[in-house]
Amino acid sequence: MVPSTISEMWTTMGSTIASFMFLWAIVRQYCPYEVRRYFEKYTHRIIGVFYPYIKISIHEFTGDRLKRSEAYVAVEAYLSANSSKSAKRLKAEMGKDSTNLVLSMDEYERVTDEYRGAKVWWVASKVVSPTRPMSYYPEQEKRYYRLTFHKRYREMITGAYLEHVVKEGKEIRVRNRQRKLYTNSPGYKWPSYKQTMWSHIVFEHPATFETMALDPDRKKEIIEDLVTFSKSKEFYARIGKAWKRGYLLYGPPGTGKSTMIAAMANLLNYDVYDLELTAVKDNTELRKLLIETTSKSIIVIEDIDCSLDLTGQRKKKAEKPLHVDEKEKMDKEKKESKEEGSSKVTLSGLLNFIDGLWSACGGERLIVFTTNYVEKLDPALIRRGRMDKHIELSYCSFEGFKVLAKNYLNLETHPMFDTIHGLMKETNITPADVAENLMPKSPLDNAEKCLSSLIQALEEAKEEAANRNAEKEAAARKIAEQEEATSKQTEDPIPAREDVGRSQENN
Ligand SMILES: Nc1ncnc2c1ncn2[C@@H]1O[C@H](COP(=O)(O)OP(=O)(O)OP(=O)(O)O)[C@@H](O)[C@H]1O
Ligand SMILES: [Mg+2]
Repeated sequence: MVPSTISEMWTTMGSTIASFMFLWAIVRQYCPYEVRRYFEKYTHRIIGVFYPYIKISIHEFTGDRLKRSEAYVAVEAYLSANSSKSAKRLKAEMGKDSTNLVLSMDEYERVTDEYRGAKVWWVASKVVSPTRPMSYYPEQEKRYYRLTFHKRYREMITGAYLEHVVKEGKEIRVRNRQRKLYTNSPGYKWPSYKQTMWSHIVFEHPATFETMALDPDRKKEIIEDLVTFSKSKEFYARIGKAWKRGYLLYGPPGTGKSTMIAAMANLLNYDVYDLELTAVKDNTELRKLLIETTSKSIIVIEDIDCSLDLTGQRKKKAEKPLHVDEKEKMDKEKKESKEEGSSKVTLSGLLNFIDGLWSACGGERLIVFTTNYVEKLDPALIRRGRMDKHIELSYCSFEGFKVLAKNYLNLETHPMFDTIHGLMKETNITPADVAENLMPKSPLDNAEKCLSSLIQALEEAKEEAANRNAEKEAAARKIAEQEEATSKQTEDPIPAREDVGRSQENN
């Protein structure tokens, strides 16, 4: 029967759909699984003949579940930039520098995009898998984007369009990137789908190489090294080396090691992963943490000498024969540390973290260690190739002081600089101490007051150093005298027999 009017046509279509839905409901309710699968399969095929659209899903987590899919992240960025004009339901997040809100399409929202005359539709969606009975983990959400387009554009969309989306998405991400400071949170629940092993805040440290008190030549050398690294993707690929570089920053407290890490991150626009090694349970957890880091990042382990017993001394200690009570004491300590849930990360685990096979995933990463006592570290940990560049940060030089005077007081020169120059030659002061003295403490403090305060600090430091030296010399003299006395005694313990006889004769 051919429908004669439009209303009749609608009625026929409506009743066909209703019958189909009714049939589907019966199949779902009463038919066994095999029949249902059969029904679904053929329904899809029949629909496929008449339905001219193709769908592509891009899931947030792919098979390995360890990392967010790069394609998903790129599409997310592309759509957030392109959908905000056409989507009706949007979600807002704080953008770069916390100054503006970035809009992106909300879940289940559909937006249209056009590419070389072809229309495509994007939908943001998610499936929630129900929790299994007695399951420890909460229900899992699997988010995905679905792209729909007419099959006549198949080649263009699957090729050029998707390439364009991923490329533009990546560029947008770099442009809008709000850099983050991550830290590993102890007590996470692995392997939950949603929880990551790192928690983060926005990275907003203002330090730059310009504001750092360092000799200009060294500064230039470090900057060039970093910039060359960041542009050497092809070079590293060509020489067959993972695209990463290790930096060891060492020097006394307050000489700018942490400040330099912030300056590095700001120079290269990288994220910072501040790894608290003592909170890492074991080597496996350390590897998982590594996998979760993104490229364009700096992985930092501060005060590596204090982090764990990585100095290689434990082995030596164990090699010595132990007394029974010493052994008991060690066993007790071991037991206690286990109870406290302390870290079981080993030196070899850390070496693997730095340059094992897993360390190559991701690429474009710096690994930075800081320490106050470089001599305490195991040489294997800091050998070239692992820690490629060793940077000593030491006491403030006059050049360094001039940078700080410019930063803090906006002074390039001043008559008092000569006195400061003279004192700096005679004594050591850390950049942190210089910075503290140059900092105005009240609105009335002017440059002269701050410079006088620095001169006073330098004079005090000089006096303290002189006292310390005098004490050291006195102690050394005392030890020398004692040694001389004991060596005399050992040389001449009992008077010789002839001497005794001679003295008796004299008597
Ligand atoms: N080279 C420097 N240039 C500019 N400021 C510096 C420099 N060194 C230290 N400072 C100032 O001193 C403060 C402390 O420096 P920082 O935390 O970087 O020292 P550190 O070497 O990491 O010390 P620690 O070994 O105790 O961790 C910083 O906030 C910074 O203001
Ligand atoms: Mg520090």
